Amino acid sequence: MVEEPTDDRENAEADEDGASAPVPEKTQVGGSPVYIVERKLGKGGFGQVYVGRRATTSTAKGANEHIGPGANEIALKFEHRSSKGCNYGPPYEWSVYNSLGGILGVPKVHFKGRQGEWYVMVMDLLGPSLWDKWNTCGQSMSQEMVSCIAVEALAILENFHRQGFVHGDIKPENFLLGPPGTPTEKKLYLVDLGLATRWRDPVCAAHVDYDQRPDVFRGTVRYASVHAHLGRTASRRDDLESLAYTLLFLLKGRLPWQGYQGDNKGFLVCKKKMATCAESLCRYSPPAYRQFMEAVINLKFDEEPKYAAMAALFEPLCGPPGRRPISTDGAKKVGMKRKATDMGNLEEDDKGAAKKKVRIGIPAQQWITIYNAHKPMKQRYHYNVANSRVEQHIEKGNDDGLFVSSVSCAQELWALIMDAGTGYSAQMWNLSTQFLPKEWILEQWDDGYYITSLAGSTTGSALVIMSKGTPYTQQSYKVSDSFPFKWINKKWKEGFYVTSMATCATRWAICMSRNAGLVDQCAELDYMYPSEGIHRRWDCGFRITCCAATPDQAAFVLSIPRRRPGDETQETLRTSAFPRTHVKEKWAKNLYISAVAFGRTVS
Ligand SMILES: Nc1ncnc2c1ncn2[C@@H]1O[C@H](COP(=O)(O)OP(=O)(O)OP(=O)(O)O)[C@@H](O)[C@H]1O
Repeated sequence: MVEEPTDDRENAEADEDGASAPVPEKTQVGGSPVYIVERKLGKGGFGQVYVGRRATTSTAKGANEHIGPGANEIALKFEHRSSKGCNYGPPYEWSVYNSLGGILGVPKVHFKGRQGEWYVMVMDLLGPSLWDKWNTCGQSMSQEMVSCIAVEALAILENFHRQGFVHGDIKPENFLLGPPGTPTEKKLYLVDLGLATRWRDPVCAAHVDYDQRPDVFRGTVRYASVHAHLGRTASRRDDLESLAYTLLFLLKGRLPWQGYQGDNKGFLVCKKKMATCAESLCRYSPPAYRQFMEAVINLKFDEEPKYAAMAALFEPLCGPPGRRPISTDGAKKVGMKRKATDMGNLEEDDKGAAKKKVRIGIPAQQWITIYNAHKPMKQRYHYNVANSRVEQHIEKGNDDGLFVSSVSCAQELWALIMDAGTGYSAQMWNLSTQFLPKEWILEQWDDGYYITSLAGSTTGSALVIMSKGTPYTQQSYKVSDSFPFKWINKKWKEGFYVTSMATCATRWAICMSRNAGLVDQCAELDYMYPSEGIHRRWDCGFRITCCAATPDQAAFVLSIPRRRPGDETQETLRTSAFPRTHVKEKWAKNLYISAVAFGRTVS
């Protein structure tokens, strides 16, 4: 059976016109010789690649070489000028090749230019991809060969990253070997630089800033890193995670997240990646694969990977030098010292401070409570509250001068936080079997009340709190099957900010308000507690203002208030039971619950 290469690359739809227009029969661009366009080598989301043969066979020096500008056979990459990648002129990939073409493992581009409707790039002709090799070898690859690929690919990526770029689409189809029957037939190359981005500023050499935009996905679903699925800014760790999946695919012939279809394929694949521990992913393979996988998923956003130590894991599995199925000479050139002692570094915990992140494969739900510094105030909490008891607690609180400041739900029982610090003058609440009770909300809006807290139960009921005395001037809410980042982003542009959110089983309800007293806002979404993202946001002055979680994902909205409080202390707690004793300890330190949620925090 011949399997089609992965066709699930996003952000790379073939353009209708470009895909159907025939490429020219001959081409000559940017001072190149004339080439006759021969057989098609491949087609991707952006371009089509053909063999080009010199129209007049050269006898000049270098003509018999299979690589270099004088070669008789070269590869021609055509991109139609109406294709998505050419909206602003020549393909973006050209600029990346300008910086990287010819470095270790990256083919050299010899000429480029526009011919009629086509942008044409003339580059070294290479041979089959690793995907082709895997497919023609009975959809399998020897462990020796995969280990050589690991060693060489790590050298290529180290060098690639050294130039300040992340590749962004590491997969078997993008690693090519040299042409069969030539001296480079065992040499590994990395192609397709169309999704490459900079991880380092070319001028000041600073690492790019961290961000997460959960609606942005670039890459190939099967091999993408979890961070890429979640729309985090690409950094070196993402290429290495994709390399780990590439190696395991070649070795095992299958990855556990293959076969998902439909609109939420990306979500399901990412969920499965998070739920698959390195142990089970690498079962029956040499320990090097599990060690590599674990090292990779523990990399921080701006951490420099220990390429040499990673390669050293695979080196003993490559077979004797000189008889290796894939050349590992590149690795030598990059100057990797493959000392066994290097391996210890991988195990080392980052200065002992950060705890190792392990995908244990067992999802767990927890209480998430957020505490803010506040001058001493009365705060009260109720948890395990059945529907019939909600009224009693709220009324008693109101009588004592308290209003509801946050609500949540776990196992069909509500949690209510009430305090004297809300600034509200009146409050209404509604317990409904609708998620959310639209008619009731509309009526309260008419009376000048705004939504201030929301919670949903797994069976579909909602607890909505609406208050008077808020600064809000307008509100809008959305209920959605997935975290509606696109909608949030649109509303941000209209001056709305997220002011409350809730989940009901796997559905989300987000409420956004105008005049929320904030100057900036961002969101962190993950299949577990996104500690790294939250810490990075805290460092930039953001504080968590809302949180909600489903059994799959946790979302945090972080904001910068217009008027900064004197004490910006914020702490978060995750506990399997409602943190009743912890809350009292926090109160003693003048820290009060500002948000509460129950849901997925561990995977
Ligand atoms: N220099 C080359 N020599 C031989 N074959 C090549 C060369 N460059 C690309 N190919 C073949 O053409 C295919 C498509 O090329 P490439 O990945 O660069 O195009 P793309 O349109 O950017 O694809 P994608 O959608 O994967 O990004 C490759 O998978 C490979 O099989």
